[in-house]
Amino acid sequence: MDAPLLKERERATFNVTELIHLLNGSEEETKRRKELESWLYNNPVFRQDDRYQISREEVYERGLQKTRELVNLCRRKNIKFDSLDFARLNISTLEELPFFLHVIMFIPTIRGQGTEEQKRKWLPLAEDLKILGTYAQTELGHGTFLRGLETKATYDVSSREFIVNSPTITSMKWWPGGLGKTCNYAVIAAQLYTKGKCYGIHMFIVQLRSLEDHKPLPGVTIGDIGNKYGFHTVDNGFLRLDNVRIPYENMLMRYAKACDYIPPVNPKINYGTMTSIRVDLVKDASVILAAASTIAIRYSAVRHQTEIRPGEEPPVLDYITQQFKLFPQIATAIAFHFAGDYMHRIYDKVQSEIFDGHLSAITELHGISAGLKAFTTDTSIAGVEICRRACGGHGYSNASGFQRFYENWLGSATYEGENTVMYLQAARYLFKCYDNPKEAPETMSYLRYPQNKMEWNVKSADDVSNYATLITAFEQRALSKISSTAKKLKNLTHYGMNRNDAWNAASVDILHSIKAHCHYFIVKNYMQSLNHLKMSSPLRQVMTAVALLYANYGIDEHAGDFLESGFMNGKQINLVRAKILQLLKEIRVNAVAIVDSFDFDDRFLRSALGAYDGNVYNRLFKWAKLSPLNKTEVHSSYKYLRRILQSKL
Ligand SMILES: CCCCCCCCCCCCCC(=O)SCCNC(=O)CCNC(=O)[C@H](O)C(C)(C)COP(=O)(O)OP(=O)(O)OC[C@H]1O[C@@H](n2cnc3c(N)ncnc32)[C@H](O)[C@@H]1OP(=O)(O)O
Ligand SMILES: Cc1cc2nc3c(=O)[nH]c(=O)nc-3n(C[C@H](O)[C@H](O)[C@H](O)COP(=O)(O)OP(=O)(O)OC[C@H]3O[C@@H](n4cnc5c(N)ncnc54)[C@H](O)[C@@H]3O)c2cc1C
Repeated sequence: MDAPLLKERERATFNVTELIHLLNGSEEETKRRKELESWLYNNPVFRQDDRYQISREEVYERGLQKTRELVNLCRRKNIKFDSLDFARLNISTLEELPFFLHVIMFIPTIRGQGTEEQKRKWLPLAEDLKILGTYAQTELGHGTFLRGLETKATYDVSSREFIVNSPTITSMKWWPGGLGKTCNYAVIAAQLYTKGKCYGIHMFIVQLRSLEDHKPLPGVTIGDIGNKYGFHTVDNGFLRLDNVRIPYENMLMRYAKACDYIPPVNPKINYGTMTSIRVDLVKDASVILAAASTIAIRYSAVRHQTEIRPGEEPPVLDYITQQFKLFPQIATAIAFHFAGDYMHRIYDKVQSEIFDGHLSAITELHGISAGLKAFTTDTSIAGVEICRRACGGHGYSNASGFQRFYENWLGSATYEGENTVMYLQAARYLFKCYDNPKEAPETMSYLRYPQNKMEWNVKSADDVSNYATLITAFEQRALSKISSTAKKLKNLTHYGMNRNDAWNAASVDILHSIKAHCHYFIVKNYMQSLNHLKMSSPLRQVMTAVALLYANYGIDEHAGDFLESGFMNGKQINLVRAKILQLLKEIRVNAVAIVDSFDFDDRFLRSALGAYDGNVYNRLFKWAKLSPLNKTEVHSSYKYLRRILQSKL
């Protein structure tokens, strides 16, 4: 163990194990998680140290080998795909496996939208991996605008079949994970046509490849869409269907019937699978940012550079600017941890209502999950990059471990709903509740009260250590944005603009409003979660400092909003800034211990900079020696170099 990290750990003022259990939910949960991880990481197939020295094909092949090992493990330990245990295992693999769409979208879509009979037929095949499916919705020409999807499923009454067809090049399915080479089935989103009429998007189970030799079936053109920023193990694919016939029973009909069409009670019920992933992505944002913070904080405690006082080369973690970069990332990761818990609670509640046939809550769930998905993924993507840059040159090396997190996580601003679109969807719900405050759910209850102008009665730095005053600050900021935007929308329509054009004209203000609302929700949920949790006073002191940093940093970051709302003045903003510096100092002694509480296995981080023992330089050198260029002392391409060296200019 490198001395600096040892010293850091000895200085901690709280019990790391207590925080590990608090973040995991309990000591039993911690134990179970570590047991699952050990099964995974002790398997050599999950080796990753040559991850960046092999080709895309080898990476994909490795992905299938890992899938095989993971599936065998689940079978040996009787771990079901819809279990919490599997979700933990999936996170530990960073869901980089070619078959993860099968588990997170194909199976859940059948489970959520199939009739009892369809579930009896398809779920055993899918859960036993007799078939491997993906979720094929996005097309070359449309990903966001689902009502614009062009794939057609035309009901042929005479044969009781659907004819599924990609009528144009833009109707080709494009992006679905595992579609290119792995899956032999897909749930296809297609416009249902029956008796000459279009009834909108419905989901259809379509076989794509033979179960004998995996060759594409007649009428199926299929393949990989090529290299991307990340998810190199995943064969995101393209698919063109040329009048492929499927049985009537292959349309998922829990909520709608095709022949003598019966529509779903709420047409958006077909969008349910996407909502479930958006809910997961909120907690995933916390995991990714916590991992990046762990790497950056540990490295910053080991990396000594330049001088504060002559003759003393301190760890870069002693620089206030380094603390100002990194400690808010720790705080954000914890804030999103609690937001993820909240989202899962709400999701489970709405799911049980839906299974009882009450579909009204799906709009609220959509409104909240769309906003938090966008807010937490946007913020965590930026946070990972801040952590990487805080590690200087070695942060830029693949040995740092950042690239794997960053390259996979970048996509979260796009997949499962492009973030701007998600913000606007959430805003649509927010402004509806603003116009009808009585219908506002708990997360928007502040809309119910008259918007009386308030002043922030903050006179000293101590006042910005009070959860209630901070929550009020974020509430007033959101209210100020929402009410001024609502007024703008009203004026635009008052002077003759139709509602849609007015919405587009005001969409930048609308974006600011929904982001302010999400920020308020995250702060409030974070502080209320801490108030409800039992913990020792040393730990509560640390967690309070981190939560106060999250809120005060948020005010400083958006000072203009808080001033514009008239709720705060310049003097108070300076109090907030003074508080931030005081909190950085307070957190400094525990920074390494807090990231230790995220409890990442080195084999998950795969980082020469963030390993638990802090043995950075030997790990970097060992990793560099793996470079394929170092297989020989003189590289075979020397012949070109020699000509260059011998040529005359
Ligand atoms: C650590 C791990 C790291 C790795 C991470 C691994 C994970 C990786 C995963 C990668 C895998 C990636 C996999 C993938 O990427 S799968 C593909 C993901 N694709 C999308 O998300 C498409 C996004 N687009 C849409 O959802 C729709 O087109 C929208 C919503 C934009 C408009 O739609 P539309 O034009 O039809 O509607 P509208 O605007 O006329 O009217 C809106 C009305 O509809 C209601 N509404 C809308 N939506 C929902 C809903 N869902 N539940 C309930 N209600 C909903 C809404 O409240 C409103 O109600 P009201 O106001 O009228 O009352
Ligand atoms: C890694 C990855 C994995 C994926 N996996 C799958 C999968 O398994 N299955 C699947 O079906 N799909 C998948 N997708 C596709 C993904 O869901 C879509 O790319 C996503 O929904 C965005 O749609 P789009 O590409 O059409 O973007 P667009 O909507 O074309 O976005 C382009 C720009 O237009 C803007 N824009 C669009 N509409 C509006 C609007 N109404 N108001 C304001 N601005 C707007 C957006 O903000 C954005 O800036 C995946 C994508 C990625 C990157």
